[in-house]
Amino acid sequence: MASTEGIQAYRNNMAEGPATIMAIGTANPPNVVDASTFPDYYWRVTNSEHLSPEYRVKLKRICERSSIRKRHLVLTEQLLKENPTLTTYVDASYDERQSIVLDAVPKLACEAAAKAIKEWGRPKTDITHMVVCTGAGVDVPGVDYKMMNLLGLPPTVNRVMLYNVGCHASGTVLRIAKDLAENNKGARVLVVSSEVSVMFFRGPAEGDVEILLGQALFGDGSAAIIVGADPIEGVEKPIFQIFSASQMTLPEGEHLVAGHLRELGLTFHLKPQLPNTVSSNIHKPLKKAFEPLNITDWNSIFWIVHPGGRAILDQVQEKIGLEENKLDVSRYVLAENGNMMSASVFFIMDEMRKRSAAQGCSTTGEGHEWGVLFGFGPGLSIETVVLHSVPLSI
Ligand SMILES: CC(=O)CC(=O)SCCNC(=O)CCNC(=O)[C@H](O)C(C)(C)COP(=O)(O)OP(=O)(O)OC[C@H]1O[C@@H](n2cnc3c(N)ncnc32)[C@H](O)[C@@H]1OP(=O)(O)O
Repeated sequence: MASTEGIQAYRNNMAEGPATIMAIGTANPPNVVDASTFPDYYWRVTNSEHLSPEYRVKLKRICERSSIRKRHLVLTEQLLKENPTLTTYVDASYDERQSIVLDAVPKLACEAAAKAIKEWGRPKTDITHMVVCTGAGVDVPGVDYKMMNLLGLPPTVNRVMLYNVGCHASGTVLRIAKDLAENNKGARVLVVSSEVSVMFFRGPAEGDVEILLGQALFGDGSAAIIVGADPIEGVEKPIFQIFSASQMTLPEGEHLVAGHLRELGLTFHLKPQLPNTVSSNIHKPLKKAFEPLNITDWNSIFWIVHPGGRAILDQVQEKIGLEENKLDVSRYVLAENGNMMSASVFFIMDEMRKRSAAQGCSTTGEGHEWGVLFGFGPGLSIETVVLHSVPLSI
């Protein structure tokens, strides 16, 4: 018969403190595409010289207005030459895309994870859980399984794999990681987002502007973080604590952003009303998330906002009444990488803590105590994560 003490210990499995981010690692593919030369490059590799100059100029305008300087892409010109069906508008190309991403997504994910594990400072065998998300390459066993083997994680690691959630998956994986860390004493969760745009690179077709947006805005990147509660003093260094994490769905925005997986790859749909709908609706989750803290001055907190596009950041800044520099780090990550879907906010988090230290700020959150992380994606889904910064020794 099981002992009463044993049952009690099993029930008292909760950690004492909040889920804490203890390390961050990021990785991009080495191939870089410059926004200023992308229109010419894209027209050349997709053999689109027969299309109208006006249509090409539109892509140029989108690139210029995007405020993106460069992006890292798995798809090199050589890979596109080897897989010509990826460069047309409608050719069946799912198999070719799969064969590229099944290799690229776990590889990039492992590069980011190895950096996070190194910073964490504990043996990788101490990882108890994994939560992995990607929008590319549905397969079983999945990226989580491949990563477990590539990284040499113990076979006892508890894995969660999320495919095709959307750009807001960053908030989703943080929500899951928080619950795992706080409800399983001693848990150490490797959280990974690995995003590549291979599934939706396609050639243009006169009149289709959404496809131009998809080609101009998205970039590839992976990010990994380690989450756990009650950091071991002198070994594990807290970066941010996860105070709360919640999701809100805006059914009226369902038609504004979507992706459909077909034989030709992932077709992307982005409606012009998206920046306005996102920015007009974040007050509600923002107020709700900060009610327990009695915070209503949105300039008194730090901001990590999914950089879906320049217009989204502009309109969030304007509608919330944020000061000029509030979204600087989100804008910087957009400029240097494009929209890396769910990985973007982790890059912003990493950049923010590094800048905060370099600039002599008193906390990892630009000197502020509290901050918000917003993930946006299809649904329309809004993930709101309240972060607590950590003091930096000055
Ligand atoms: C929900 C999420 O956030 C999840 C995601 O990450 S999904 C990706 C979300 N991102 C977006 O939807 C992009 C948001 N849009 C932007 O950032 C900006 O509109 C942009 C960078 C694309 C262009 O900048 P801008 O200041 O609006 O420039 P603007 O000159 O008005 O637009 C350029 C052209 O693109 C067109 N355009 C912009 N958005 C469009 C859209 N969604 N559909 C069709 N056309 C569009 C404009 O009509 C304009 O066409 P003309 O040149 O013929 O006038």
